[in-house]
Order: sequence, then structure tokens, then C-alpha cells
Amino acid sequence: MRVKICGITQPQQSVAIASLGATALGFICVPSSPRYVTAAQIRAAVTPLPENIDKIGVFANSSLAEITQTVLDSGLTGVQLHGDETPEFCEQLRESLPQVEILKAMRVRNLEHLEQAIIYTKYIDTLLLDAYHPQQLGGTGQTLDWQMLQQFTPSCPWLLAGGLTPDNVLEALSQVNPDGIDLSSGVELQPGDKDLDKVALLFERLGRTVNS
Ligand SMILES: O=C(O)c1ccccc1N[C@@H]1O[C@H](COP(=O)(O)O)[C@@H](O)[C@H]1O
Repeated sequence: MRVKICGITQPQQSVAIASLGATALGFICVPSSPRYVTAAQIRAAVTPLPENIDKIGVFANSSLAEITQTVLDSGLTGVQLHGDETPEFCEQLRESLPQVEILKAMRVRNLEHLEQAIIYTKYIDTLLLDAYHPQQLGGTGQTLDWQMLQQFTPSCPWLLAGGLTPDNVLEALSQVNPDGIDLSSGVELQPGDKDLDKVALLFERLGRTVNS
């Protein structure tokens, strides 16, 4: 199972979190977020990482040109679209960056949103389901209604996000069967500063060994 730890801002934490067992690290490219990092900061954080770790940039309603330039400048291997990007936008991004993994995040409010998620699967590699929050785009610590996701089996891989912590992750995984999970505020001391003890506890509870 993929485990993505998102909202990394410190280069030394990216290396530590990868060695604890993360398969993917996320970097917030949304200027209004307290976890925002520049392309140069991402470059510094991803350069020492092993090749097999996915390096995902999180964008929200950025232009194609901004995303493409950031990917080229930073060494990202994936782009997570966390705003109101359309399926057509995803298709154009795929043409611009054919080698880069495209993840579309859906902030799920109800069953109708889940149905909309399916429309994207033709144009992306991976879906990510996050909780809806009226004021914030992400990193909110709010959980989804896991029961609603029990029948969710899209034709592409998907990651469960939204308020996951070392304390609730096993309960979530007992109810839903995603291809991976994504955690941010649930393993933090404060926005952008990850709590390495909580990250270690997460992998202990998931029963993982280093980079398995
Ligand atoms: O973390 C942020 O600040 C952020 C800002 C804008 C868009 C997405 C953001 N984070 C994403 O939110 C989810 C869930 O976070 P949490 O575990 O509930 O704190 C995660 O996918 C982050 O990539």
C-alpha cells in the first residue's frame, strides 16, 4: 500500500520520513497554505531522496504554465490537483507532462461528488479523496464518511486522505480498501513541521518496515 506524507517543508524531515517507510512525499505549492514551499525549497528537499520515493506537488487552481514550470524547476514526479480543475484541464496537463503522475483530489461532500470523481479516471493516474471543508482547500484534519466509501471501486488506483492519524488509520482501513493513504496534519507538531514520533508510530501501527 502507498503511504504519502504530505506538507513537508524541511529537507531533513523529507529524508527522515522516507526512511521511516513513506512511499511518497507531498509538497504544498498553494501560496495561501501555511505549508507552502517554493520550487527551490522542493528541489532541496527531494534531491537527497531515493529514486523510488514519489515526490508529489500539491496545486490548487494553478495554471498549466505554473504547474509545468514548478515541476521542471523542482524535480517533482507527480502533480496533485486539489482545486476545481476540470477533466479537460487534467487532459491538457497530461499532454504537457506525459511522464508525471497526475493525481486528482476530490473534496467529497456527498455521493454525487463520488460519482463526479469517476469522470476523471480517463485523464489521470490516481484519485485522492479528501474531506470537504467550506473555507479550506486541504490539510484540514477533517475525516470523510468512511462508510460512504465502502463501495468505491474506481477504475484507477485511489488514495484515502482527510484527517487520518496514527490513532484512526486502522479503523479507516477496516472500513475502506484504498490503494494508499495520505496524511498531513495528523502527523504534525504545527503546519509544515512534521512530528517524527507520530510518523514512526503510524508505520509501527501499519506494520511496515523501512521502505517496504
Ligand atoms: O495541507 C495543506 O495546507 C493543503 C493546502 C491546499 C490544498 C491541499 C492541502 N493539503 C492536502 O490535504 C489533504 C488532507 O490533509 P489532512 O491529513 O486532513 O491534514 C492531503 O492530501 C494534503 O495533500
